Amino acid sequence: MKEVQETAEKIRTMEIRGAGRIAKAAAEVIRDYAAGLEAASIEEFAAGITEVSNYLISTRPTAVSLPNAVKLSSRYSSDNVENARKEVINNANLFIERADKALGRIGKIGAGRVQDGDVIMTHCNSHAALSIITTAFEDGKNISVIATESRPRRQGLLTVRRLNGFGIPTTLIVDSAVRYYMKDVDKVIVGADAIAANGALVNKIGTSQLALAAHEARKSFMVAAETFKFSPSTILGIPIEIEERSTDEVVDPSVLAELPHVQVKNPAFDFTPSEYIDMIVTDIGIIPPAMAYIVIKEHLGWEFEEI
Ligand SMILES: O=P(O)(O)OC[C@H]1O[C@H](OP(=O)(O)O)[C@H](O)[C@@H]1O
Repeated sequence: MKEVQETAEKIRTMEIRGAGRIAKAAAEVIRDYAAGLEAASIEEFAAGITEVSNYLISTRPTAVSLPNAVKLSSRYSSDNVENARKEVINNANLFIERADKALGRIGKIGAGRVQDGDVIMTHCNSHAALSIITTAFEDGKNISVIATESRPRRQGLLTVRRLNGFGIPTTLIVDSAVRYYMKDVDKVIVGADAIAANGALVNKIGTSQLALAAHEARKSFMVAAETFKFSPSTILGIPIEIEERSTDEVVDPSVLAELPHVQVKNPAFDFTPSEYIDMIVTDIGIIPPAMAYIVIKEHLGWEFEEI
């Protein structure tokens, strides 16, 4: 349980972050927990797995990759403890392998849509979006990137560091400069924390302003998302919860203490409606947002089994 608590804490504090990374970390820790779980009966085994699953899921509410990873990893059908244990270990390993492969496939497929000479704008720090950008560059395309700072956690700095490592010409801008620079952009590529059944995107706060500015300037808006970022529960009418993080991330508490009439809000994500999205690059190919329902049904359809 100690390892589970440590991983959960790292996810909560964002030491482990990025929707895909969170999912992989959860799968790894469930696998290790199942491997060492002492259970005299299948009921005890089930209770342990359920407790750990719920605990991990509670760390961050928005990235659907987390509950999807937990669900895919912790499945078993046997009523024998040793066999159930093997099933969980195997399912978690399969998920991890699939997640790694997905990033490579998204990179390859998405890079096909990047043209030589493209200026690409990206937001926050998405491993999936970066996979497309770096693959296109390694394919020999002469591209450059405009990366937003992504307040308040400034994950844009991680992005520019990574792009710099590849030698990709990159410009760092503050979030409020997005519309000012959109005229210079050919396409926007962002990641996803969740995609709803109606094709709406949930991603880092500010993503919808990139989409709006891209729409206004008639620039293409591309989302890079593994199939495990699609949200099955949205089919059942359960909305995606937007994480509200500590106000300390926005303003120093000592400053706020002197301002009794001021409140601070810190939503970590926003919604981008599907009409602003040109395509979603997934590990099973490029799809229009209207196909989100099919992806959920064919790749993650357990909610239907449970009804
Ligand atoms: O899975 P990958 O593509 O890496 O990232 C997907 C998204 O996860 C991040 O969330 P946070 O920084 O963990 O809050 C960003 O919103 C990013 O676009």
